Amino acid sequence: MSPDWWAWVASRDSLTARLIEAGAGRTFRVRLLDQRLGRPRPDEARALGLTPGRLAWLREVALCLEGQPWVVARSVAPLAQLRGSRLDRLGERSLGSWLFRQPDLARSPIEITAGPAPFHPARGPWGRRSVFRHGRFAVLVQEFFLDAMADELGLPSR
Ligand SMILES: C=C(O[C@@H]1C=C(C(=O)O)C=C[C@H]1O)C(=O)O
Repeated sequence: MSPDWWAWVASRDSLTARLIEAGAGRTFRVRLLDQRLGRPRPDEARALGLTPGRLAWLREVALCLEGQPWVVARSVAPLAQLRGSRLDRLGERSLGSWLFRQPDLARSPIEITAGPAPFHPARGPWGRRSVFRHGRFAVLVQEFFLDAMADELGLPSR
């Protein structure tokens, strides 16, 4: 991986904040693509230590600059710990802006893939995922960086 992409893929602070900064005045928007209760994929259940087949809170968004998706993200939260977190009221506000306000937030090591997003047709160089925990609440956040972001920021292809 190029050092330029490593700086994005390995970053452990808020991607929302980084995108806004890199956007340098471009309008940032979280476009909500899907939000519902559903069954996580087997690899998602495994990453969260969830019993396969259990329902979870699923959210898919595109993180857009000037209306163009730079990152697509899918988040999965087990239902058991969801009560009280009010995630269903997030709408088009960034999950990251809520998460990073939690004082006891812990983040797992970041796993990286060169494979495509399994939930979205847009193509890009890298994907990553990690689990955020605060108290008993857990959410798996999977983010795929898109070619449009590389083009706009003059990043190498990988
Ligand atoms: C975890 C973050 O939140 C981002 C915002 C998301 C959302 O609103 O659903 C999802 C994943 C992230 O790309 C972050 O900003 O780092």
